[in-house]
Amino acid sequence: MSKKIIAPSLLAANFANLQHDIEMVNQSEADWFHLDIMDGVYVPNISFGMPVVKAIAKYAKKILDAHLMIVEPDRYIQTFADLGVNNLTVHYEACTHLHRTIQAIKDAGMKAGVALNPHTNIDLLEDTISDIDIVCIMSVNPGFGGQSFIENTYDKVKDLKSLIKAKKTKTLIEIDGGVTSKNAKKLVDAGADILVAGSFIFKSENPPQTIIELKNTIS
Ligand SMILES: O=C(CO)[C@@H](O)[C@H](O)COP(=O)(O)O
Ligand SMILES: [Co+2]
Repeated sequence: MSKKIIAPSLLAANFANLQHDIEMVNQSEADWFHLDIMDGVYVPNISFGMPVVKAIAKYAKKILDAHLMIVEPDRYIQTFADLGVNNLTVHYEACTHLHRTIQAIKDAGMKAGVALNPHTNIDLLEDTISDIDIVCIMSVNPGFGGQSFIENTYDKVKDLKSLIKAKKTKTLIEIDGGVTSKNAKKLVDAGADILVAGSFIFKSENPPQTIIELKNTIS
């Protein structure tokens, strides 16, 4: 079985001492940094933008996995590449010309990710899955950390895994929202490769230990 990836979401970190939490992730067993960019239009919340991503990139020593919850993401693809982002995920629902957007992300030297809202069916990716590096299945409605996991996600992961197998692609499956040590194993068993976790890690008493707990649950 290939190595599973844990991606702590800095949305749940202490913004008044971000460097401390970045160093915690650097030193931990976690694999990636997950950065949630929200514009207050695509989702009803504003998180952080370019100056903060730049500051994070300066200290982070692991893969930067940026999740854009913004309208017209094409406008900022080159900017995120210049900031050192490795994986750039856009929302299916926010892209008028998804295929073009995916190509633009790859042309800028990043891995291309596509996120699906809970209401968006996996079948809609049938014509683009071969071009996508990462599909991010939202297991909550995007916009906020700390929400409850939507149980229907397991079936979506299985559907996506079947599509990936049928199309013989190497696309990775990422799950984002409400991930804990209670649902992690079931998600990996269903086919998930990457687990994003915000509140479960950063609101715990001992975040590095919680990361180890998550890793042990899925290995
Ligand atoms: O993209 C999002 C929310 O829109 C996520 O990345 C959250 O930040 C995950 O937080 P938790 O649900 O794990 O608290
Ligand atoms: Co996210």
